[in-house]
Amino acid sequence: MIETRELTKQFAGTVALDGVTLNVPLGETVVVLGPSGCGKTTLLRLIAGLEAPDSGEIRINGASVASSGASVDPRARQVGMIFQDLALWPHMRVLENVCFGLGSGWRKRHSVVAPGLTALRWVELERHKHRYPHQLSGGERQRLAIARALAPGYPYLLMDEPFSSLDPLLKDEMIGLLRRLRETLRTTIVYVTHDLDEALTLADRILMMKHGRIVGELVSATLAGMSREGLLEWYKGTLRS
Ligand SMILES: Nc1ncnc2c1ncn2[C@@H]1O[C@H](COP(=O)(O)OP(=O)(O)OP(=O)(O)O)[C@@H](O)[C@H]1O
Repeated sequence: MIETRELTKQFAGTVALDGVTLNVPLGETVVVLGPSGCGKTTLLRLIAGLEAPDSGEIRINGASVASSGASVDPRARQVGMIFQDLALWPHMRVLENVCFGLGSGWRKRHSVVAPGLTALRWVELERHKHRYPHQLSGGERQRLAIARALAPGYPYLLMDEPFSSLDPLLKDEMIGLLRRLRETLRTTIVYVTHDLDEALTLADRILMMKHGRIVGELVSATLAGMSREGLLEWYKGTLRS
């Protein structure tokens, strides 16, 4: 479970988070919506350990990973991340990209290469394992980023508009892949997007952020059967209130 309690974060006087309390139970996919600048990316970066909160606490699997003055290293948080720019290593081949975070001396160690190959198989990229990222299509690079995030077998995945630059067909394919992997691996996901269709397709629960706060929530019972138009109306109404 991911829990945050009253998280706050400012950047040079700009309030990015203003008391965010959030619980994401194991296996749940929470989609975070909200206008540009409302703090969505900051929330993910704090959970991942890429930024420290000014105040508040983050607990992962029941253990405190960030609180006043104390912070657990990102690699120890058991959290995979996929951001919009993917952040693949251009000088590393596909298999190296996937294995890099799994341990040192990866070339020799079966214990590192095996999970890397498994992750590439999940996203159907094993046959391209010796290519460099620039030798892959856009969709293949997205799949590589997913494989890299999943390879360590972490139970948590943070995704920040991961498919926003893809054409509709590829996006559809990627969302289908993510849903299948989520079923197989029981991954807990926090997913940031501006795309309402994506939100409806993926979310067990939707949260709405505004000015650094969570201001609205749609639970699964309400989401079941909700149309895009219905979600848009809720989005507009929540923003106005
Ligand atoms: N490193 C930083 N330095 C200064 N200000 C920052 C920094 N990171 C974020 N901010 C500010 O904090 C606020 C929240 O930014 P954040 O990126 O979390 O928003 P967002 O909801 O993810 O936006 P978008 O939907 O456009 O990606 C914004 O006002 C942004 O300008």
